[in-house]
Amino acid sequence: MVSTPAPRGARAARSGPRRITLLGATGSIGRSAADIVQQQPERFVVEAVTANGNAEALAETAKSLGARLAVVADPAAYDDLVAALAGSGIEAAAGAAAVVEAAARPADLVVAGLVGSIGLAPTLAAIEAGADIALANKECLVCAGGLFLAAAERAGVHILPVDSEHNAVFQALDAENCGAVERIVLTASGGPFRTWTHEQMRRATAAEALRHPNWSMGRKISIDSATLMNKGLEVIEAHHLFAAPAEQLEVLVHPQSVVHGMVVYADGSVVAQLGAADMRIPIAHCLAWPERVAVATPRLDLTAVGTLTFEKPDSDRFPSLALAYEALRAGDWATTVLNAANEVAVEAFLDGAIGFLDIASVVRDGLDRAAGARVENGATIADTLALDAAARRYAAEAARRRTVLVG
Ligand SMILES: NC(=O)C1=CN([C@@H]2O[C@H](COP(=O)(O)OP(=O)(O)OC[C@H]3O[C@@H](n4cnc5c(N)ncnc54)[C@H](OP(=O)(O)O)[C@@H]3O)[C@@H](O)[C@H]2O)C=CC1
Ligand SMILES: CC(=O)[C@@H](O)[C@H](O)COP(=O)(O)O
Ligand SMILES: [Mn+2]
Repeated sequence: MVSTPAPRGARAARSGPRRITLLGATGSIGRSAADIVQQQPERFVVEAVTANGNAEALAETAKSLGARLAVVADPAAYDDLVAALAGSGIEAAAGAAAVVEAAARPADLVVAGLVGSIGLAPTLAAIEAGADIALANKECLVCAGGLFLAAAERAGVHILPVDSEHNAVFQALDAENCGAVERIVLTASGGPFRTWTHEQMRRATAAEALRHPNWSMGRKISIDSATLMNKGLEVIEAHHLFAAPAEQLEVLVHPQSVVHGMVVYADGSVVAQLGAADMRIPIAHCLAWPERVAVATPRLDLTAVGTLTFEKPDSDRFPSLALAYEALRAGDWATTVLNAANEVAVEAFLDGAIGFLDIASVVRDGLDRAAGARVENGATIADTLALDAAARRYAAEAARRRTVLVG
């Protein structure tokens, strides 16, 4: 039976400001979260902010939010961070272990805004330290969904979905009638190549693939949107968040990105969440949940939008979505491999080493090779990360073979 990741009333009513940590504070999600926090200084206080190497931007964010601690994952950025924080009284640290320690500092809510399975260790540390998670970093669930949610249950914390489609479903899901849910529908914009031919996509450049029609996002998710792998990752994410089998999860292409997700009930009712294409809206929902907060975000003007359209995804031109359904049906090992291979393939495409259509081929090769090696579901996070590492090696080799073909 479908379920909600956080039943209403599960979090005590707010008493005093909520302590927040932002992982990936300099990224697209991190900046949107910082904007919401800044709009409600009496509601939120900031414990820690983290980034990779973007020391100056991180220091600015830390100062404007009044954070206690700022951490860069890249040790080479430490001196710049210390210099940029001079005189502020904000503590500085560097290194991957320091990011994990920052995530584990006492907080009510940690915004998981890292990109890729690299976010797994710090987000798990936050869970184990007892913080609720506002989860944008969907790769945590695609890489290790079962173990991740088991850790959350053990710690008694909530995973609040930031991803716009999942946040929409979270809002549309009636916790008392989960048994009457027939289907969950995630919408997809279709990405920048929705109307492109196969031949046009074969020659697509990174700059073209990064030009999302509706959302302003980081580079990795923008490429995932262009291949429709983003929607595939989101189907797996929804499977974990809402305990829904693949058969209950549907994707509809909706080029306007106004309806973000829908729940279809057994009586024929369809409950949808709509909003402007701005991540500050679902982030504000998660930060204030179970309350609602008044924030300055773009308002949806349906008369300006005029027409809402929906179409079936084209699995011939966009094979990545079908690959994700296949992995979901195959088991946890396969979604771990799918995610890792996709991360490698996207990076290779952004580096100009492989073509756009090669991304799905590299993921296909990674899944086939892992199946041939009879890999098993990870029983622990360490096993899962070992499988993630093996899949990265398979995918890197597959990408190198494609580079030779392309070059
Ligand atoms: N952007 C969006 O609108 C949406 C994003 N998501 C998901 O949210 C997550 C974040 O996406 P997005 O904000 O677009 O990504 P960005 O690339 O914009 O930001 C990534 C953040 O992570 C930091 N980072 C990168 N690598 C490391 C590392 N090795 N160690 C520590 N920190 C690191 C970056 O720091 P630095 O700046 O120093 O490089 C930056 O702060 C992804 O999983 C994405 O799929 C989901 C829905 C919508
Ligand atoms: C904003 C958000 O949640 C993204 O995941 C978005 O959905 C990407 O757009 P696509 O629908 O094109 O994948
Ligand atoms: Mn999304």
